[in-house]
Parts: sequence; C-alpha cells; structure tokens
Amino acid sequence: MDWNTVDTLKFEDILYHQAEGIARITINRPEVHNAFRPETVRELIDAFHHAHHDPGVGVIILTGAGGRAFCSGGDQRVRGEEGYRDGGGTQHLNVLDLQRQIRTLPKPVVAMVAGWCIGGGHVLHLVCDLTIAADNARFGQTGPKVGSFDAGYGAGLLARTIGLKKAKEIWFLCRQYDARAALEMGLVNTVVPLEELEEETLQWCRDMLALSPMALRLIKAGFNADIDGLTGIQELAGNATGLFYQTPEGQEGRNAFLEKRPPDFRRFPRRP
Ligand SMILES: CC(C)(COP(=O)(O)OP(=O)(O)OC[C@H]1O[C@@H](n2cnc3c(N)ncnc32)[C@H](O)[C@@H]1OP(=O)(O)O)[C@@H](O)C(=O)NCCC(=O)NCCSC(=O)CCC(=O)c1ccccc1C(=O)O
Repeated sequence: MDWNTVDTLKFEDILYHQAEGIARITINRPEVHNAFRPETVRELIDAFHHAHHDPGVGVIILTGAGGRAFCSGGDQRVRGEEGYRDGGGTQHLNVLDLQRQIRTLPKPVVAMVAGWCIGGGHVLHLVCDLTIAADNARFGQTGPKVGSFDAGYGAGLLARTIGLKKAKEIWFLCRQYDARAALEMGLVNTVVPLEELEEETLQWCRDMLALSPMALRLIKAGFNADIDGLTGIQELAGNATGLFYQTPEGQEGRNAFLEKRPPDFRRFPRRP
C-alpha cells in the first residue's frame, strides 16, 4: 500500500497516513514502547477528529511504531501527583477523552497490535472495535503494580469482552498474556505472523469498506449503546435523528417553519 500524508496535519508524537479510504494513525515514540504523554493524546484526538470528519475515510487503524510495541500506556516519566504533566505543567488524564472519542466515532476503528500492549495502551486496544495481533504481541494491565487503575472502560468493557473472572485476573495479578492466549480469551480477533500484520489488517479494512457505511455506523452504535449508558443511547439516537432529517416527513417540519405555515403531517403514514 502506498500511504499518503496529509499536508495540513503536523504532528510530533504520532504519524497520520491515508490510502484507499483507510486512515492509519501511529503512535511514534518507540524509544518508550509508544507510551503516551498528554501531547501524544492531544495529537491522537486531533488525528481521530480528522479521520472522523473526512468523508474519504471509511475505516481507521490505530497502531504503534517500531514493531516492538503498540503502546505501553501513560509515560511514567511525566506522571505527576494528579495526572500526566504536559510541557506547561498542567496535569491530565486526557486519554479518557480519547477512549470516549474512539467509542463514539461512527466508523470502525481497528487496533493493529505488534509487541507490548500494556497498561493504558491495553485499554486503547480494548476500546477499538477490532484487534488484529501479531504473534509477538503481549497484553496486560500493570496499574496495581505502578499505582494506577482504569475502573471505567478498562474494567467494565474488559469484563464484557472476556468475562468477569478473566478481567479480574488481568487486573488483580498484573500478568502478561501472549497473542495465542489473547485469542483464546476473545481479547483479539485474529493473530498473524508479524510480517503479515499490516497486510492482514488492510484486508479486514478493505472487507469493511465494501460494506454499507450506514449499516456499520448503526451496528457500532448499537453494540456500544447499553455499555455506554446515555452517551451510547445519544449516539444511537443521533443517528436516528440524522436519518429522520433525510425523510420528507422530517423536512415538512422545517419547511413549514421557514414558509411560516402550520406543518401538515397528515400525508405521512402511522406505520404498524
Ligand atoms: C512494557 C514493558 C513490560 C516492556 O519491558 P522491556 O521489553 O523490558 O522494555 P523496557 O526496557 O522496560 O522499556 C524500554 C524503554 O521504554 C521505557 N518505557 C516503557 N514503558 C514506559 C512507560 N509507560 N513510560 C515511560 N517509559 C516507558 C523504559 O523505561 C525503557 O526506557 P530506558 O530509557 O531504556 O529505561 C515495560 O517497559 C513496562 O512495564 N513498562 C511500563 C508499563 C506501565 O506500567 N505503563 C503505565 C500503566 S498506567 C497507565 O498507562 C496510565 C494510563 C492513564 O492515563 C489512565 C488514565 C485514567 C485512568 C486510568 C488510566 C490507566 O491507568 O490506564
């Protein structure tokens, strides 16, 4: 695949590439196994925002540079007493904003995982819709070992994904799991040799690009609705409103207002 960059997007900690309707977002800090600092997360949020609003993008890949790590979580070197310090000294837990963004983004997001997928990095793959793992991938949570925990998606979505007992084991014992074990517990969708990781991920993306974007959008919202509470229902309901706007019945209300007349909904059926 010949990836293109986007001239308007300038990043320091991440890379953004695009081709054939696929956006590839790469955390590019291999010297720390792609740990994220607040600036990394801010750039990821901007990149996902761009991919979300680009009508030429149908599927998004999230990955890490270097082949040795997807992401090792928050950068412990900038961890302060309240969060992770940015260059100006303000402390953040802004990866939580990124997690919600990936959940509500109405396009499939695929985690392409090689190497370490640990801590907050593990939660990032978890909130992606699908995970394609290389055979060198290793998964786990370290929170209780390093004085941290993610009791939101990191706990609840993990339990929904692999079951409560296994999710508690992962958090309570802080063990690491290889790709085969991750596949067996339903934590990833497939495992391939490292050298085939990108091609396999692209094939999954191409298969999704051949399908109805609206159907994928709605089924993603449907999968997330109950787990995400009112935010999930809002996403599903927003889609319903968007579809209703496209109907003559929805447009009659707007037209009547603009034409300063009472709306006439009598011609629209009350369906069984
Ligand atoms: C991933 C390891 C197991 C890999 O081990 P190994 O192969 O031996 O490599 P190393 O030599 O350890 O690492 C190479 C190099 O990278 C540096 N590094 C690795 N991880 C980090 C990191 N997270 N931060 C900073 N630096 C890192 C390492 O120091 C080495 O550099 P040198 O210069 O050579 O020393 C192992 O590296 C490891 O265990 N890493 C730490 C994993 C970890 O504990 N991550 C943090 C978990 S907590 C978190 O992610 C917080 C997320 C968050 O923001 C959050 C917010 C709100 C609610 C909840 C959360 C949440 O906790 O998720």
